[in-house]
This record gives sequence, C-alpha cells and structure tokens, in this order.
Amino acid sequence: MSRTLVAATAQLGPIAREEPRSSAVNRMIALLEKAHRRGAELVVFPELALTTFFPRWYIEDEADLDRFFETEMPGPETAPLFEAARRLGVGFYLGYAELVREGGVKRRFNTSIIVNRTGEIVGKYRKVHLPGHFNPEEWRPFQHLEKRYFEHGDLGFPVFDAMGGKLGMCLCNDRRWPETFRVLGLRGAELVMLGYNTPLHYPQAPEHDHLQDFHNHLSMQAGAYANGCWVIGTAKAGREEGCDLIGGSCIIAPTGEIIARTQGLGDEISVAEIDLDRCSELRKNVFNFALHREPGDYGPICAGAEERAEARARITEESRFTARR
Ligand SMILES: NC(=O)N[C@@H](C(=O)O)c1ccc(O)cc1
Repeated sequence: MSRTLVAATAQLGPIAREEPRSSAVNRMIALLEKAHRRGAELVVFPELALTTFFPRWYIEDEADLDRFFETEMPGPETAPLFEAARRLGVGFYLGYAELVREGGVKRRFNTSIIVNRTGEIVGKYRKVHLPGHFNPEEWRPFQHLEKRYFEHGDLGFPVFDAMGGKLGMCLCNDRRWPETFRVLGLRGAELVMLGYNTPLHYPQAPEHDHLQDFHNHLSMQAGAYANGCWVIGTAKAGREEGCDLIGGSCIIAPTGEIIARTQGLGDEISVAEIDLDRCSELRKNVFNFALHREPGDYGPICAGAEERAEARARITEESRFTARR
C-alpha cells in the first residue's frame, strides 16, 4: 500500500468577532474543495478555526464566552464541513473551543480533532501548553487569556492510526516546546499537525516582534527534524479585530525543510505530496532512538510534574468559569 499522501495546509485569514460560524465553515469548505481539486487527501485547518481568537478579550459575561465554544462536534453549524469531507473523500484536522459538561461541571478546552475521509472523528487532542495569563492586564494592547478560558488538556499527546499513517496533533504554543514533538516522536508519529494564532506583536518583549515568523518556523522545523516526522502548521493570519496575526503556514519534511508554504495573510492553501516512509531517513539513522537516545541522562526533563499539577489545580480553583455549579 502506498505510503504517500497529498496534504494541504489551509490557512484562514481573519475571522471577525461577529462573523457567524456558517461563514467560517463556508470559507473552510471552499478551501477543502480547492485542495481536493489539487489532489489533497488531508487538509489542516488552524487553531480555533470557527471563530475569532477570543482570548484577546476579557469576557466577563459567561453567556458571551459560551458563544465561542462548541458543545457538540459536529453540531448543526459544523456538519456541512463534515459532509463536504465525506463527499470529497478528504480527511481534515480542525481546531476549536470545546465545552463539555461533566457531572454538573463546565469544562473548557482548546481542542483539535482528526476527521477521516468518511467524516468520522478518529482522534482528539486538548492543548497542553496554555500561554498567556489568568487575570486581565490593562497595560496590554490586547489580552491573551487562554489560561483563564481553558483547562490544561487532559489527554496527553496521543498518536492515532489514521489516513494510512501514525498521526499526532498539537496546538499553537505547544510547537515551541521540544517536549511536545519528542513525546509524539517517541510514540511513532509520522506526521504532526497543528494550528496556530500568533500575534505579530509580543507585548512582553516587543524587541522580538520581527522574529515571530522566524521563531514559528524554527520551532516546527526543529520538531520535524529531531523526530524525523512531517509537520504541517496552519495559521489563522492577517489583521483580526485590529490584531495582526502571522501567516507562514507550511508543510515541513522530516529533514526540517519547508517544502510548501502560503504566501499571503488570507484564505489560502498550499499543497504537497508527503511520503510517510521518508521518516525512516532520520529515524533509522541520526535519530534512531533505540540506538542513540540516552534517557538516563534526561532526568530533569520530567521532574517537577507534581508541583506543576498542584499550581495548576490552585489556578483552576480560582476560575469562575470552571467553578462547580
Ligand atoms: N495561540 C497561541 O498559543 N499563541 C501563542 C503562540 O504563538 O505561542 C502566543 C503568542 C504570543 C503571545 O503573546 C501569547 C501566546
């Protein structure tokens, strides 16, 4: 059986705060159709692809916040995307805000899924590295309240057998952490898909603003190379509600080379054929984990997990949006 797959990164331009789901979904279906015409079997959409990047605002009213979340997937507004995928026989990765009710508790996650060619959800991931801050900070030109609105993902970094290969996922800030790719690599991921919303302006260190595109590609290319896997990273790009988001969506080979990328900051696809067997060029040689990896010397990497969990529990306790009701 062939181990090649034609894949597309499907970048979205800005989504307005009041833009309905149906509009975002229609834009994604148009990209799916375009990618299909170019032979794509798998399409990667951005993080929080159905709405504007709402963590940029401090939203006090819980009903206002809830509007950005999906309580079912697919729901009535997202079903057309699943139907299009089934009709075209194209699988996809999608990022969205997930709201689940568990025993009277509302839980919110920054989530992504893999949907196969027959429109079934075959994998789910919940964002582990949540950037930003918990309380609103007035000095910022825009907020980044992911720590407030989302719980730490509770699914770890799973790898799924889908589309003829081993597929892993992560979301935005996760890509900056080598541990993300390493855990997926250790589990045998051959392709890691991720979506991102990355502001051009970094308020804590504005002297890094000109490095945002560089750091984006640096992280993903290093992750691909050091783990011998393909990476597809997809932006929500452009000026969204006055906040500039970087583009640079791309497909990266296990050698770390970018082999396809978008050029602008709007809705755009870029397509490439990816041969999953190329992972062995790295994994059987320089990054043959069984032969060359030295986990006995990596102890500090995993130390501190309990303290971190306690600190996180304290913060979750403070959150009015995840409080028991
Ligand atoms: N959606 C995200 O995870 N975005 C983060 C990232 O790109 O790493 C990010 C970038 C800049 C910030 O000031 C805060 C967070």
